[in-house]
Amino acid sequence: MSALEVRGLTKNYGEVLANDDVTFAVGEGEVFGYLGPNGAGKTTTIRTLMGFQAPTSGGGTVLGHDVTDEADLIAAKRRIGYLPANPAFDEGVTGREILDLHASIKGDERRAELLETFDPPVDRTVRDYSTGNVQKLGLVQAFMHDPDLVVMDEPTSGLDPLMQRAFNDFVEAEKERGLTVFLSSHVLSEVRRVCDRVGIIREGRLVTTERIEDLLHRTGKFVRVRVAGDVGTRAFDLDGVHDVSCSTTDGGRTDDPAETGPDAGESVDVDALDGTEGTPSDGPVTECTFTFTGDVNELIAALGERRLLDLDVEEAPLEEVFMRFYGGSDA
Ligand SMILES: Nc1ncnc2c1ncn2[C@@H]1O[C@H](COP(=O)(O)OP(=O)(O)OP(=O)(O)O)[C@@H](O)[C@H]1O
Repeated sequence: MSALEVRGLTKNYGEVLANDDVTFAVGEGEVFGYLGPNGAGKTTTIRTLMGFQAPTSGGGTVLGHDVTDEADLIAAKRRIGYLPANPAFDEGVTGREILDLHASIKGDERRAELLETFDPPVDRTVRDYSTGNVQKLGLVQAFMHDPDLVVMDEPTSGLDPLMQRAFNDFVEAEKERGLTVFLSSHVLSEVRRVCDRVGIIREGRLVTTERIEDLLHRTGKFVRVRVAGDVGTRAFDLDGVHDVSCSTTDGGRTDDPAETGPDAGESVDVDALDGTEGTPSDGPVTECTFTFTGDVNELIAALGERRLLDLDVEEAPLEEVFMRFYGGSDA
């Protein structure tokens, strides 16, 4: 049985078709990222799954319970954790009181451990909370009754980078424990570490669902290289090179950065260098960036022909894949 299922979900707000025949399923123990830009329809799906709004047609299940059947859903919710987008708590009470109330309804087996991880200032009134602290309180609340399924709408929104890392570590550990997690994001790089699979939604329609490693494989590597000499634009004329951008500096002069195809220019003139390992005397230096989806051995061979001053090779930002889905790049 899937932990969560969406079947032909359509939500028409009148002017806007926010979900258009959306269908996907999340398996037990899976961490699934629901990705899309602002206004794509993520919150609409999530709110429907949590029973806060009725679909125009279609529907779904959470932990096997029909999301359009209020009574059925109440039973399921005891075993579900939920973090809404921009959680809003009663401003006049303390974080501790909010958690106490939640505990009285659903339980709080894991409260102490979660407070240690996320550390919201529970003795302050919520009115005095920063946005990030509200989010941290929301995370404690979502997990503290030790649910089987957690649904989160942009969970890292408002968290600083350290807390985002703590969140990722936490979700990875939860995955090990077998928890099922469904989370939305519009920042793909945030979900790459924790998600097994992602579904990408655009203008209400599900574009694709795929394993994150397949997505990463297609995305390739992001390469930034500094090369001695004015290498022109043919330096990286290889299959699998996309979006090449090079600029050359020469004694303080910077040529206009060129967005180029791999088909013009000249090779590096290593004789123009002074022989110092990897460092030109005062000759030109070219910096190129590109995305590489080809054979990494060919890339290394091409790099080996140059005198490199610096090299970064990293996982290409998933934003680039995202751009491809959204027509932002033909790469
Ligand atoms: N109650 C509503 N009435 C009318 N239109 C709505 C309503 N809620 C959402 N919409 C519209 O439906 C579309 C999808 O909104 P939704 O909030 O589901 O997107 P989202 O992907 O969650 O966006 P974000 O990342 O900005 O939170 C948007 O065009 C939005 O303006």
